[in-house]
Amino acid sequence: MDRPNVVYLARIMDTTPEAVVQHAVLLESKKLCDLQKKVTVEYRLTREGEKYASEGLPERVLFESFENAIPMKELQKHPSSKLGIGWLRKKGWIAIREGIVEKISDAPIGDDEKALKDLKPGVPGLDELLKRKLVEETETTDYFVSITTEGEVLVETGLDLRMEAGTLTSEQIRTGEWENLKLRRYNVTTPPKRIYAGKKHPYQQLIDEMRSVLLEMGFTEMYGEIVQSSFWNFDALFQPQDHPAREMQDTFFLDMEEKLPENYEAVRDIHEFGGDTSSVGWGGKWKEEKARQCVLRTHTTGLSIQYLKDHPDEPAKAFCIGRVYRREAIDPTHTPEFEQLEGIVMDRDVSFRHLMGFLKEFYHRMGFENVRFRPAYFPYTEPSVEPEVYVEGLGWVELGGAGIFREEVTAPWGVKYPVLAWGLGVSRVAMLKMGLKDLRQLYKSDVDWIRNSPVNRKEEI
Ligand SMILES: N[C@@H](Cc1ccccc1)C(=O)O
Repeated sequence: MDRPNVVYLARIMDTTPEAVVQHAVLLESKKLCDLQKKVTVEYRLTREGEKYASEGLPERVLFESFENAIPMKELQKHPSSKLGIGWLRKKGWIAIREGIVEKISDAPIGDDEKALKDLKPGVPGLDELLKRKLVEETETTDYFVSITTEGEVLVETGLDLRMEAGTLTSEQIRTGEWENLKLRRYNVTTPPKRIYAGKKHPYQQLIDEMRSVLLEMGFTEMYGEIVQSSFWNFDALFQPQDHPAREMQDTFFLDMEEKLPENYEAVRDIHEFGGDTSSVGWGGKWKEEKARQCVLRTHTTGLSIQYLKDHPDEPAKAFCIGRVYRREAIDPTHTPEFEQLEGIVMDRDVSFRHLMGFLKEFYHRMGFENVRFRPAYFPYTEPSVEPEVYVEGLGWVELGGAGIFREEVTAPWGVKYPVLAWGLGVSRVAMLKMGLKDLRQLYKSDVDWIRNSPVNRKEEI
């Protein structure tokens, strides 16, 4: 036998295969033997797979249970209908018209069915069966050991067969016996097995870093519900009731209503004619029903105004990091759920310059050196800007909106001082900091990516 496997070696050496591999690795590092690893992948039917291998797939059984057409209600009584109907449709074997299931194919035997009967690595249809969990994959690893020429020479010239001591006992040290022992050398060049310790998700690490930057800058955190009335999400922010962002295609509306708060009339008056501010409002009639309608918050700015309503007098520095929802088609840079970092500063003499200062400082602390501002428009701020950061290779990247709350927004709640406000994209920052091309990476459970993402040392794990 030229290449015995470790199981055989373990048996004749009266030890375990693991111990044989361990010694073979040592011998290999001294070039005395060759160690070969062989991984075998095997496929096995699962219990469900075995059942179908003998009875046929549920869609096949179901297909054969009726002639050309059958009422859906009847078909649903069949024991295979639960799984079968979906597959019949997926495979294009049936059409359903007005409650009648009709055959539209002669249902040729598919690769999946062939593979079920004759399971071999690489056969077409195997992937399908794996996905349906009718087949499972098992991997076995075997090691083969063979002696090298150097090894043979050593055997011929005579081996020093004294036991090697891997650890010393206190007895051996005390009696001085250790001096006569053959000590096993450490091999410090063998890379150890990589251990993946538990850690926070990289995106959560970044969110926590942002949170601690803001806390360090003296902000307090504010919290709020994900479900908001249109009143707080839009109306209180002087967003007209016919604003395009309030359309069905942009916002997730819920079949729920919420009572309007005390003093909502002030907001109504502002919309209709400007109330007792210098504004002339949007004109037209402001509808209470529209304001009561609940939405999944489309931004976190609704929380800022509620915070101001609760704290109208004292100066404030508050922030919130939270998830928001918009009806976006999913692509590499858009998801219907994402995070925003909202912030407000209210104080006696704060101005636009302070706003730019706060944002610059925040981005500097997050590691972006170059920050600039472009003029923008939001119904609730004046002036309004969009902060941008410079990223090597990408250029200037827009990161959200900011401005000073308009009188129409603050007046109904008796807010006395100017309010600086911003809402920044968090996942955008994550993409830039982690060099991601696809935003979706942040939201899927890609264990390899999570394992290999570095731990953010600024944050405790
Ligand atoms: N709410 C705005 C951002 C913003 C917040 C506060 C002031 C100005 C702009 C958005 O979602 O894009």
